[in-house]
Amino acid sequence: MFDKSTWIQLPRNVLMGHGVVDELADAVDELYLTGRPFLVTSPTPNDIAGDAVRTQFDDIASVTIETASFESVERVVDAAEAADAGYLIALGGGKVIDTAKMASDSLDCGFVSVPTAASHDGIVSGRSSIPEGDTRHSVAADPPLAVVADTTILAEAPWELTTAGCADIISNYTAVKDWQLAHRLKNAEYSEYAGALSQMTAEMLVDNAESIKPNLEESAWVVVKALLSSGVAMSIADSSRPASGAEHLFSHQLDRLVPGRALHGHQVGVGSIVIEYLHSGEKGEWRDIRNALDEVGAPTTAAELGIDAETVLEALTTAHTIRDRYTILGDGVSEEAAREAATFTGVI
Ligand SMILES: NC(=O)c1ccc[n+]([C@@H]2O[C@H](COP(=O)([O-])OP(=O)(O)OC[C@H]3O[C@@H](n4cnc5c(N)ncnc54)[C@H](O)[C@@H]3O)[C@@H](O)[C@H]2O)c1
Ligand SMILES: O=P(O)(O)OC[C@@H](O)CO
Ligand SMILES: [Zn+2]
Repeated sequence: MFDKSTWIQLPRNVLMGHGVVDELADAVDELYLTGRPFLVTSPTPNDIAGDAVRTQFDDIASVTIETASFESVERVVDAAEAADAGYLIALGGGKVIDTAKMASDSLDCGFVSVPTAASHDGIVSGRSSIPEGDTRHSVAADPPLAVVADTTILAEAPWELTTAGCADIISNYTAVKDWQLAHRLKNAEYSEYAGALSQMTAEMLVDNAESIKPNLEESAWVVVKALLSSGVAMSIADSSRPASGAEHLFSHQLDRLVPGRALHGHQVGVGSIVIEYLHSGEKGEWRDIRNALDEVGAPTTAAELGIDAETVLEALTTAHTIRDRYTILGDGVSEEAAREAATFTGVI
């Protein structure tokens, strides 16, 4: 008997391009939402586009947060309840979007994602990462009802944020390899569609790498399309598996060991070089990953991340413990193996 079923949650409206932040209210109108809009943002995104959002709504309330934490989620929930909010608008980087995503789950209301940086593929995903205890990885959450990604804003953001987004996408190569490995060895559920979409997204970004340059709106367009596509792959899989393998475990461990040292995308990119070496050895595609990162201007070494060699080795040798997700790290790599991989690839 056929008894499979799936529920894929995706945004209803995705607007991207030049000046689309000014169409935010139109995109919201299309969603037939009721109640008061409530803006969740952080100081810099608020300075950049807070007024552009506020002028479009008569009765908007807002809160500014500084970090992604359960305290921030609670603050948003309390403020939104006090303001009798009907829905949330998240304006900012990954931390703001993740906080609003988690808060909208608690409030049982929808939210709209307005990224100010093309720095991560959570802008559209049904995942939220809020650090809790030793946990750094994402958990399931409803995706945004709409995404409004203004390439004018994204192109003016610091270039490193865009290179972080590129690296988050390039890391899909090893994420998909890990997922396939877990499928073969541990019978982990694998989606051909989500795996193929994630891999193709990384390939298309790498094929366009030479056109990804600072201060070019076209570059923001290329990167944000890839981020959307990667987020959709996660929604199809109902898991972050298509975009998160051992390179993400490595990054989550770095977030515990040296919090705030480097951007998420940059960490997973460097992790991806080492993880590809562990997958396929000397002759594997780790040079292609390193070259792709290099071409878009993302870090390829621990030094460029501002992280010392010993911390990298600690993260590599302990990353397997942080989540029940089988990867090439298996039950853990030895320090010698980690050192060999990180040294051979020039990461340390
Ligand atoms: N939920 C998911 O599926 C998912 C996917 C990938 C990453 N993430 C999470 O997202 C976070 C990383 O996001 P991030 O790299 O955007 O970090 P972030 O949100 O901390 O933003 C980095 C900095 O950039 C600033 N910024 C944002 N837009 C700007 C602009 N236009 N101009 C100037 N400064 C600007 C922010 O204020 C912040 O200080 C991590 O916590 C990661 O775990 C989640
Ligand atoms: O589930 P995690 O490992 O947090 O991954 C989510 C996202 O960072 C994928 O790019
Ligand atoms: Zn990521």
